[in-house]
Amino acid sequence: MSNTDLSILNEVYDIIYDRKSNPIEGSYVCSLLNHRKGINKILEKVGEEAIETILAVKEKEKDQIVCESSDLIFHMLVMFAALDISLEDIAQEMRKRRK
Ligand SMILES: N=c1c2ncn([C@@H]3O[C@H](COP(=O)(O)OP(=O)(O)OP(=O)(O)O)[C@@H](O)[C@H]3O)c2ncn1[C@@H]1O[C@H](COP(=O)(O)O)[C@@H](O)[C@H]1O
Repeated sequence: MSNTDLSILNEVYDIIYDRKSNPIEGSYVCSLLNHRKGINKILEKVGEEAIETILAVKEKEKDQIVCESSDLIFHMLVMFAALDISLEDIAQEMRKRRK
């Protein structure tokens, strides 16, 4: 369990980050990064997915919790990329807190 390979997070983050400089027609990530509402659209999605995750937990539906949590994490990755925050920034902060 503790040795779970989380490289998919890096892979998806790299794809998202690449969309900033190499926009692709029909890309959902580009539609968020270039939205007329700016960062507010991404924040709306993060808030929406956080609420959907909470509701799934309340329903005690494991598959739904995993699905909504994946949506939440994905939208957080988009938020980090939009703000030029790397996963290394997050990892460093987590390492500092480790007891
Ligand atoms: N991991 C994801 C991922 N998870 C969820 N989603 C999208 O996030 C959206 C979830 O929002 P909702 O459930 O609210 O669905 P919605 O009603 O369509 O959304 P809105 O109209 O409210 O914006 C859906 O459109 C999903 O398709 C994702 N879209 C993309 N990725 C990854 O991002 C990469 C780049 O995607 P594109 O930029 O689209 O090529 C892909 O290769 C994937 O690896």
